[in-house]
Amino acid sequence: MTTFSVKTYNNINKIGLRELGNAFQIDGDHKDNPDAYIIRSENLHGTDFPENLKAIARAGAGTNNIPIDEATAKGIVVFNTPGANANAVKEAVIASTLMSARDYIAANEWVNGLTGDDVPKQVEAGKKQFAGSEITGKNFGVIGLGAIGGRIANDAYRLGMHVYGYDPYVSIETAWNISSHVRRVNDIKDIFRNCDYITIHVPLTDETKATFNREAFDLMGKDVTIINFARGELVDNDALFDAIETGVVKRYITDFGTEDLLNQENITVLPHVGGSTEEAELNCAIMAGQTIRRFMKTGEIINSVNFPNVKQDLTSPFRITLINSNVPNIVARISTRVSEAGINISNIINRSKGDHAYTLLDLDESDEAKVKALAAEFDSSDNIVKVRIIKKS
Ligand SMILES: NC(=O)c1ccc[n+]([C@@H]2O[C@H](COP(=O)([O-])OP(=O)(O)OC[C@H]3O[C@@H](n4cnc5c(N)ncnc54)[C@H](O)[C@@H]3O)[C@@H](O)[C@H]2O)c1
Ligand SMILES: O=C(O)[C@H](O)COP(=O)(O)O
Repeated sequence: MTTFSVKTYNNINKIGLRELGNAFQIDGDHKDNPDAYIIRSENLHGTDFPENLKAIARAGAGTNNIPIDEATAKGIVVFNTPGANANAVKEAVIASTLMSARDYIAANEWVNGLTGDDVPKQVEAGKKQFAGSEITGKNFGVIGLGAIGGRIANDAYRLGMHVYGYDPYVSIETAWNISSHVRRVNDIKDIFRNCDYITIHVPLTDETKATFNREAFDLMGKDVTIINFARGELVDNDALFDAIETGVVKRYITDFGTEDLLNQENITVLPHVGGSTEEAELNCAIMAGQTIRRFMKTGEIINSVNFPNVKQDLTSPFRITLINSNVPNIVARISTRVSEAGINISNIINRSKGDHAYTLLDLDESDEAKVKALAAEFDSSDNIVKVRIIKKS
């Protein structure tokens, strides 16, 4: 049986990893030069990719910890696990919304500091400082209506809030699941101007970095709660501190701690635990395991962030997979080479994404030596980045 090697980083759920099956060795002898990585938040920027690496599965949503362009140029397919931890983050955000309304953390700290036989009396005398507000009827803004934001928007509406959503790139599939009661706005400024609570669920990109900047805070009213379980860099912290000082922001709740945010009265920092539930960690590991297994055994790509989805049943004795530059006429050149090798193509599929493309080339040929010679020829050709041979099992 072919054995593939996988190196894991961070705490990947072991039960989920069973999805890889028997043909995979996990963190074994080849872990320094594996076929695939399964990772969570490990920062791969500034690290070298091992020669043999073909795939990286991010057991989670955000892939900003992976140098995607570098991986693409080297023909390494990067996957994530869309939606696998979305419910966990949704619950964390709903809890944060309620905690901001009632400030239970400060209330609990205050009660714990009381002493003496008359604690009940002190409680009744002092509780007025912790009178909160209710979320029902308040305006709630969701920036990013994907797997997480869409779920939150629906549940905030069910909790009686007036929900505004902003996402210029929302997929049709996701949009179908969003309640018609969520008011979609085309200008993010409408979220800043109207909402008492604003939560953000977008990937960190050059476009989204510092979404919460001075201009954004200047548009807000008073006592706004900002919830950030997406990435720390989406908020300009200096602008945030000024917005807290002037009463624009009542509370900032974030999953991403930096030293300047710690131990501040109006800021609650959590240790990046939005997706850290038993259920979400299992879901992510299962999906990552299934994705890597499928890619290594069949060459099919599902849920990649840098290559297109490509599915095709393997019915021929051999398949060659090619990662190639997206240049004109390449499919014709590939087909010509195959026919020059005297091999018949039983199926070919080529899909592109940006500067690169992926080809599955199924061959009506049982002679392994002939297939290997053809693959070697592709390997030394211009515009072909990575070549693999897959034998039908
Ligand atoms: N705290 C945690 O543990 C945790 C867990 C999961 C995800 N995350 C973070 O949350 C992010 C979102 O996760 P998701 O699962 O919802 O991803 P997703 O891909 O399902 O949704 C992201 C949404 O953001 C939208 N978007 C992109 N650019 C935008 C922009 N400029 N303005 C508005 N919307 C924009 C997209 O159209 C998409 O609908 C991840 O990228 C990750 O950084 C954090
Ligand atoms: O993008 C994600 O999925 C989250 O930030 C979760 O990160 P983690 O896997 O390190 O908990």
